[in-house]
Amino acid sequence: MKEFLNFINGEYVKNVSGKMFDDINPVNGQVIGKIYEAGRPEVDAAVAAAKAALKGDWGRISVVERAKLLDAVAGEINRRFDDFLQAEIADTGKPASLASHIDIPRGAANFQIFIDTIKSTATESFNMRTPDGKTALSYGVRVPRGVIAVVCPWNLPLLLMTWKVGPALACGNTVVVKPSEETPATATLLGEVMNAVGMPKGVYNVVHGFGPDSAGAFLTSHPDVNGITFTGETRTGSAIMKAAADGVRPVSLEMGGKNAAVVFADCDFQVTIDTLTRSCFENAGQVCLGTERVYVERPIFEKVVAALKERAESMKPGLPFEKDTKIGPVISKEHQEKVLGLYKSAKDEGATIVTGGGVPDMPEELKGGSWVQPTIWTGLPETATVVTEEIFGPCCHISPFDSEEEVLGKVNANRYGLATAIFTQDISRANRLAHQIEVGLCWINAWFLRDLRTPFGGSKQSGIGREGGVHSLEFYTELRNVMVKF
Ligand SMILES: NC(=O)c1ccc[n+]([C@@H]2O[C@H](COP(=O)([O-])OP(=O)(O)OC[C@H]3O[C@@H](n4cnc5c(N)ncnc54)[C@H](O)[C@@H]3O)[C@@H](O)[C@H]2O)c1
Ligand SMILES: O=S(=O)(O)c1ccc(CO)cc1
Repeated sequence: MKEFLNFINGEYVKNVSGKMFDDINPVNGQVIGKIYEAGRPEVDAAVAAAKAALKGDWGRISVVERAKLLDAVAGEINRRFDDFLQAEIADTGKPASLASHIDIPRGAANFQIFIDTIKSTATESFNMRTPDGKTALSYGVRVPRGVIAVVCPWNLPLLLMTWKVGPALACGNTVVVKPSEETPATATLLGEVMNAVGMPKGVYNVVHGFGPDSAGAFLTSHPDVNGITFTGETRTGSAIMKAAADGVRPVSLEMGGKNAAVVFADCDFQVTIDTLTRSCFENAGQVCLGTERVYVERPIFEKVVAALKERAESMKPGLPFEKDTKIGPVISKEHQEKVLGLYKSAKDEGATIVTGGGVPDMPEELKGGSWVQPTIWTGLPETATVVTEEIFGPCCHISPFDSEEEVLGKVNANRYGLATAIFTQDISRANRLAHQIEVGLCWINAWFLRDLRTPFGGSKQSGIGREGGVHSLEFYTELRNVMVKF
């Protein structure tokens, strides 16, 4: 049985309380590890180590030396690719084909991309005449914020954690990471990588545990934390924002969504169906950018429903390393219950169940896993629970529309505003809509296509702030103005 320890000041440590909790494999429900929960003493030690590291070697090295270390981190993740893959898959049950193409390579890339950003981003400068006829030059310098708390979810554990740790370290900060209690493995393993490349002690720290009354709350309310970056549910983000208000710490929040896709009759049908199959069902629907509402122009409504039904039914659930596995379980029994509860509410509210709606029939040895069927509904009003609430499962509701104005109103009538995908050959119309849809990210004839130099984040209750490229520098540094008179 594996043991997951906290990683503090370059060392793996247990805890003073002796409290441990289980790491469960969602494929079969078996306990695969024990996690040492960090209490206040461990969180205090991690924050103190991170604070001290700012004053040590890490705080003194040049950007070029920092970049070399981050490049080495990326290299070491790639060298230990299989270890990261096994760790991520054991925690999440996701297909190896998916994790080896997205989660692990992006885990490494997140350390490299921000090296370029930090090296190539200039600060402004201005010249002016002073009243006594001399000259004054003002220029900006970016300084690290300090100790950054990084609070992470379970859906893309390594990818989403490094998406924040990469830029935070590139900017010269130190971090204390609180991975999801469901997925402790890759954040823990990254500690070994940091030591292997010679990262100074205390720069990267990990504390395990839950949210309220546990490591998450202790960390986000810690007075020596200088900024908090969070990905997860909107309700949690709201609690973290309250904690951050004490001490007036800045927050960057990436939160929930109820993303729509808009399909016009003139779309490239094959591209649309291929893309919707991914956006609705990939990672068992547990992608914050995933589509849960599909609006289809009436002339092709039936055709889209039939094609997507066929694709949903071809998504074979199974073991992560089996070649024909197309979908894994959802993360936990608790999440399975939530998703199945929402499947039931769709039925109770009068949905037509096009496909799915329950638990797939799995072989005996996998019956203890948290499996759910890819599911499609039609026929619900816009007020139905599964049309308004985030499910975070492999499912979507499909409804017809007759005009651009109508579909725009429906897409925007939601408290979330993370992402939308529009499918049409009419690029003018697509752009017109993209400018009016209230989201942080809008794809046209694509989904989850990312250029990491671009801003990522949500509108409305999906988030506060943007990360990616120079936008990450806005959060992870403070801009200081220096004025010199001569
Ligand atoms: N917008 C995005 O980029 C994005 C990306 C991925 C996931 N998500 C969202 O994440 C959710 C799924 O992830 P989840 O279930 O892990 O989210 P969650 O909010 O339950 O947990 C996220 C993290 O917050 C911690 N936490 C919980 N309560 C806390 C508290 N009071 N104080 C401090 N920390 C606390 C958890 O332990 C975990 O590490 C979905 O809503 C999804 O949309 C958003
Ligand atoms: O910007 S990305 O790092 O690519 C990214 C991908 C997915 C999500 C949501 O699950 C967040 C950020």
